[in-house]
Amino acid sequence: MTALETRHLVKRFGGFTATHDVSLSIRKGARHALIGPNGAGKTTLINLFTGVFAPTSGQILLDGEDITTLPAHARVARGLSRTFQINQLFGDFTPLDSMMLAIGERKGHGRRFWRPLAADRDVAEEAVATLEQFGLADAMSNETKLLPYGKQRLLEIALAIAAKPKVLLLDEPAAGVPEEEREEVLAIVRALPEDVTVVLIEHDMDLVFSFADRISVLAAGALFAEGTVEEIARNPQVKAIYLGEDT
Ligand SMILES: Nc1ncnc2c1ncn2[C@@H]1O[C@H](COP(=O)(O)OP(=O)(O)OP(=O)(O)O)[C@@H](O)[C@H]1O
Repeated sequence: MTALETRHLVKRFGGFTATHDVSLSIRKGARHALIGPNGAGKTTLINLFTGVFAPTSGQILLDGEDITTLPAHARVARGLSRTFQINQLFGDFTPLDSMMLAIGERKGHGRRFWRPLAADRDVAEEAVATLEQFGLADAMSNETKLLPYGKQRLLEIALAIAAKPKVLLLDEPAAGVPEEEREEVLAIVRALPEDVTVVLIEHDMDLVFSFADRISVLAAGALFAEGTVEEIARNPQVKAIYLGEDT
């Protein structure tokens, strides 16, 4: 069963084709990595998945349903969440504030802004439990901007999980994380719930090879190769265009 699929997806910016006839199938529960050299079109593809960009042509299906023309928030409501390469957190909020907002949003409390969120015991309990699961219990009442960077990346992932996604798009979760915090981030990424399909966009080959069960390689906007970790690792053309270049 397919969780996320593209059919002949094309995205042009003026005369430049950033996504070139990409047909991709990501099965339910997969740990699927999307790799490729700089400028290969990974971020563009994520922006097409999430509704930031409308494709020039082609289709996107989530759980077998066509979401190609749905706005971004409707895709989140259908179960597609993402994290960002660059920190998008509210620095002045505490992790607990952010988590309660995220859970409240999922539960449809967002429209009742006049109601004190703290009054909602269910939301608070779930927020604390989720923060604990992501190793953030000790830090939950500090301002987010004061947290170590690795903890901030974990908070981003925790907030995306709070939306209870079917598919989680992880955009370089370990990017910029200092060496001493890296293992904690990787351990949490590896321990993400099994029923959530994870699509990992990553430059770090150690993380890709230790995490993914399937890899798609993009080059110049097109799908260049796809296979298991072993197949991709020994594919000479992939080595030539990508692995040899960056690692
Ligand atoms: N809004 C845009 N307008 C014009 N060109 C764009 C736009 N967004 C991306 N591109 C171009 O599309 C190509 C693919 O970019 P993209 O950011 O998707 O690559 P990437 O694989 O994510 O690269 P990186 O690994 O460096 O983040 C690049 O040549 C980029 O300049």
